[in-house]
Amino acid sequence: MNPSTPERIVIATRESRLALWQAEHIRARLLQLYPACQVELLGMTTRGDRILDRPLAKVGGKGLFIKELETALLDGRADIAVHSMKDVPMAIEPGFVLACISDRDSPFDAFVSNRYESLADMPPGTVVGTSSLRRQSQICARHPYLAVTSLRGNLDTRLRKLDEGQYDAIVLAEAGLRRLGMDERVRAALTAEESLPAVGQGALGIECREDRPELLAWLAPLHDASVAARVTAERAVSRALAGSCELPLGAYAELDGERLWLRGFVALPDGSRIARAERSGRAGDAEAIGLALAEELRAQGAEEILAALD
Ligand SMILES: NCc1[nH]cc(CCC(=O)O)c1CC(=O)O
Repeated sequence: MNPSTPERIVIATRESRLALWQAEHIRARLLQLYPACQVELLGMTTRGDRILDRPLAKVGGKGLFIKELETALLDGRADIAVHSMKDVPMAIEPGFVLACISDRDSPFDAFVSNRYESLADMPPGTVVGTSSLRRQSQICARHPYLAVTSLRGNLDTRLRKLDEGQYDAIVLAEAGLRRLGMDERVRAALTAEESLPAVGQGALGIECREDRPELLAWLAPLHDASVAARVTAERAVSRALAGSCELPLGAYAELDGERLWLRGFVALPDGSRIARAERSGRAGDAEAIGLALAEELRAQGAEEILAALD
């Protein structure tokens, strides 16, 4: 037996079509690296998948989607969990690590409608559905005459609700639509100016137990240092400001060679107040740039906004 290549890796995954796509994607990449390895998926339902009738912010936020997966890693039923980085809490549970931050598809939000070409095209009073306070706050700020309402459920559910006419348009992550081959649904990708993306949106992360050094070594080739620098800066903003609960907060980093440019905002859900800031620096200082940006947001009034949200 050659200990330097894996024989079997089990991936714990949620069972939504998007989660399964992401797990299959990592499975394919692992098979490319280790053709002799048996890579299996273990599908699981999480609390976040079961609670569909309330906004996520009200039921405990991001951790809801990963606790059951971590339990499977603890039990040894699975070796790794594949996550959308957007859904990974800012503090990883003790005993676990993000073994790598992998590919990033589109980080942007997408405008989807059967009736209108863009948000600007929508008449006053028409209804936009979105699942996040971040999207809601930005849409309300730019288009105060639209009716922005909550929209939960996996991608297929959200699109069905749109098609049934419960909403005139919806805004959701472009990456999810692209992964499921529904690019043609995207009427317009919203620019970072129109809708600053969520921390980590579009990027994949792989979690495992920290006491699995051989597994960490096997996963290392899937790490993408550029994506990781961007996501590290974005996550630092959220960690410095937010703690655990879901906030109307966005942070988005771009890389130009070694230069990292980070933008962020915190808002009230109705968009009536928004603190914005930007920072740039060396990619190697990603974490520090994120923390500095969070400080600047505080100086711009983020503190009062956060206090109002409590
Ligand atoms: N919150 C759910 C979720 N988690 C990851 C994605 C999309 C894919 C990604 O961001 O990687 C979505 C759907 C959405 O926000 O519309």
